[in-house]
Amino acid sequence: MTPHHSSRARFQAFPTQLQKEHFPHQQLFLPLPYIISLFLYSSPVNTLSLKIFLHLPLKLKSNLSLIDQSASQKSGVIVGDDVLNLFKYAKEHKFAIPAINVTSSSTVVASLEAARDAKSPLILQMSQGGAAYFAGKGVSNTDQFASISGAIAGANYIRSIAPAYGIPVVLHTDHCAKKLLPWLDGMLDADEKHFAEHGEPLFSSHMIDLSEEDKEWNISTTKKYLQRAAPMSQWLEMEIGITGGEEDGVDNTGVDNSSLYTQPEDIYQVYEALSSVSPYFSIAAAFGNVHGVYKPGNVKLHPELLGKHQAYAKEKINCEEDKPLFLVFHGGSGSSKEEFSAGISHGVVKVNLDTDLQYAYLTGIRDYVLNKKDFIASQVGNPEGEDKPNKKYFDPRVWVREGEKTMSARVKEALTDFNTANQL
Ligand SMILES: O=C(CO)COP(=O)(O)O
Ligand SMILES: O=C[C@H](O)COP(=O)(O)O
Ligand SMILES: [Zn+2]
Ligand SMILES: [Zn+2]
Repeated sequence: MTPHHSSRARFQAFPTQLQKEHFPHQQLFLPLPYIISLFLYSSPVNTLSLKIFLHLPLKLKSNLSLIDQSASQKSGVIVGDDVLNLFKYAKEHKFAIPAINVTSSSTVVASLEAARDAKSPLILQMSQGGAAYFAGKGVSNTDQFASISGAIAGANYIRSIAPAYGIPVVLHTDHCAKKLLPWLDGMLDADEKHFAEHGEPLFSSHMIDLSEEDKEWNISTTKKYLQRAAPMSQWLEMEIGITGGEEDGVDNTGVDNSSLYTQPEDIYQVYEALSSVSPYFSIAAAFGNVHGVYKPGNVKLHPELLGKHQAYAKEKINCEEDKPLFLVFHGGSGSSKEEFSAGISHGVVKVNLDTDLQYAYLTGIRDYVLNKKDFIASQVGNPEGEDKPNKKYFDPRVWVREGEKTMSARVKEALTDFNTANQL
């Protein structure tokens, strides 16, 4: 057995072991959370139908089989307990999974290639704007039509191609502020339809980001969405405290500095509200995070605050576990390896990376265009002869591929920095 195979075997074993250790009640009384959640469905956001209720026996069967899945079934999009167990495994083994913002099949395959080569799990996510881009910029986004259709198209594409790369992939959507909730509603409709047909949601997880709203409303509304996701064992990431910079087209560069650092009491309030519904959630707590890359010194990250949040939550919950929270690091671009490592040591299991990868994708194409400018100025004629055809230089499979290579190399760097490489 090669070292790779033995570590792979360890990874495959963890779901069953962790399931027994941490969620024995789910093995013995699996229907209980579903039945409880059904009683909790009094919220206006819930549109869960009797169809899902009737579908429960199938879901329970598929849930059990997920826990016992073999090596080959672990490749491709994972859902439910596999996601939970992957994050638990990451927390215990001190690594975080990069969440890459994808906008096209090209950026999807560039990311998958890196994760396959680095023997790593991966998270692929679409923002509301990225999802609309997947649909095509020419499609109207009235009532989130393009963002919903594009997210569904992207999800189906990722679901189809991810198994070819032989790694587990978490299929996620990014942010989603209050005004974009119809986008999330549309995707949840698609999840419930997929669940009714296949026993699992279309997406592994979503994010909801009501961090700019009143705290009580943020938490209570997020809880309602988790109540809708829970019967599908679907993960929900939420944000409390604000990520600076720009997201979903909203400029947060001028927000009050104190909102960039979440307080431990607020995080515990989130934990208390959400853990009463489901264990499938994570918190993007702000510790100075900013989207985008700016001049040095602009961002002051304090990942050590996350350690304080974990300690506060542990004391309040009175649990054995030192790090009861699953934390998410937004605005990964431009951060140092030390900042990542500090966050990961305090229970960060997911790091969002976008801007650095946008730039990395560009550099391959930019350099190609600059180096080959005399071969792409016209269809025919280059320095080797005025009649020479240039088709092999301007074929998008050649120059777009150059962007994929540089993006892939940057994803690999992140996999090393987050200690994700060789975890499979
Ligand atoms: O947080 C992010 C996406 O939600 C990505 O942030 P960066 O663009 O700063 O990497
Ligand atoms: O929110 C941050 C991500 O980088 C997504 O950005 P976007 O809204 O420009 O797609
Ligand atoms: Zn936000
Ligand atoms: Zn973000």
